[in-house]
Amino acid sequence: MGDFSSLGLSDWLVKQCKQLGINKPTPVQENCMPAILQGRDCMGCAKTGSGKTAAFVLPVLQKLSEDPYGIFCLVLTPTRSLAYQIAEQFRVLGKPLGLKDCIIVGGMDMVTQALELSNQPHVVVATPGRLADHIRSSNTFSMKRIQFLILDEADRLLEQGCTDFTKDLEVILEILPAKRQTLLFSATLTDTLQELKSIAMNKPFFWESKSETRTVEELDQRYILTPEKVKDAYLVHLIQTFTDEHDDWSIIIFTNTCKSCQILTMMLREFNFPTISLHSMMKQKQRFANLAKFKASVYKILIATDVAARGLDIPTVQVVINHNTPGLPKIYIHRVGRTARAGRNGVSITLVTQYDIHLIHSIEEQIQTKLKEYPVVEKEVLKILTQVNVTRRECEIKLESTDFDEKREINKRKQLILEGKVKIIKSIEMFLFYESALQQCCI
Ligand SMILES: Nc1ncnc2c1ncn2[C@@H]1O[C@H](COP(=O)(O)OP(=O)(O)OP(=O)(O)O)[C@@H](O)[C@H]1O
Repeated sequence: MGDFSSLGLSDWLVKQCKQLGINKPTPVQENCMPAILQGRDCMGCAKTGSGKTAAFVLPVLQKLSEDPYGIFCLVLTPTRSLAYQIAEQFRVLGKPLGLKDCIIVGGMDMVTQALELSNQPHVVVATPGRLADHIRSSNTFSMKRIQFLILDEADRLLEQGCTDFTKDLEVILEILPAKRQTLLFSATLTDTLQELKSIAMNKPFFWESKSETRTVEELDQRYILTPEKVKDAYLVHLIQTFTDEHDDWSIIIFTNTCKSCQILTMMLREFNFPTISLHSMMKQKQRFANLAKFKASVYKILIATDVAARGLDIPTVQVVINHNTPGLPKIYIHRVGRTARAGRNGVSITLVTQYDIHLIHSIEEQIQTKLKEYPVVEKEVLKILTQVNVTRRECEIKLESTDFDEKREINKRKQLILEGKVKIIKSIEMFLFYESALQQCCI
């Protein structure tokens, strides 16, 4: 394996990498960076935690330092927290350049974002929905000269899941120059390869890590077979065991709905576990605050929906627990990839009910690895079963007495209104934008 200089990176960037403990390129970096530096489109498919972000951030910074202007690079990513994480990497590695970046995600003030965009930042990191909103409503910025378009978690951006980005992507692609470099990265590119190739038009350089398995060797992948009604008792038992055995541990627990996320958080708190949650019904500021507290180990347990399944890089996470078996192998790969990153060890434990066995089979087939049973002393679990189930029921009743379901309905209605009356809202926002810009001029 060569070093960063031999891949064509300038001394100042090699020095920046060293300061962050990035000394030797990972395979995805070693293979993709020279192609990107040569000006080629690139599609990189490598396992979770293998350094894909730096594989595109470093060449972009090098090219930007040769000819700095804004807006030079646009990065699209499916989740808001991921946008912040990527912008942070640009900021840290690009510090000597005085890099100006701008984050455009939903849930944050639209007027402030519009002002930032009009200030011509070098790099814009965005979620597609909010960026498309800005494009539809404003002509105060141009992306006609961008040199790089990057789709991180590219397969997610192109699939038609519960959040469908394809319409927003169309709006965005329309204002970008045809002559640009397009870079696509993910741990699971292969399912959407054809759609992706049509976005990266210039005979993209394609690199995929050659490995039989699709998850990293350092990850110990386990399962526990449990009846649905005993699931929570297993969860509490597992966490108690980890708490007893480790001092500096962090756990992410994935579950399938916002409500389940909320109930599990309340329940684990009743057992005095330092738990915090992350799901899409929370206000954006709350999501950031919770994530920051988890990263700083103020809370050791994060309960999340799949909004946290992709890309999040939190080195202290040693354990991932799947409270529900993911319906798709791809989701499993990203969820368990929140641990065992950058060569570290990690454990994943999936709670499997009698209804999920076929899902486990298709996961095993895709990742080419057999999950091993996680040993548990069943007697210990049964001892706490009644207490756990009663606590859960109490939490459910408590949640029902709040406006949680009502908020969910309001959120749904808000979404419908936004979709139907988007033009009116945009006009109001533009008015506010001009007013605020005028005020800034006067001060
Ligand atoms: N060459 C390197 N040497 C050591 N650590 C590195 C190197 N490159 C990146 N890292 C670190 O590895 C960690 C994981 O990198 P990154 O988040 O880019 O992974 P990823 O491949 O994008 O994963 P995912 O598919 O989950 O998004 C980060 O903390 C990053 O700083």
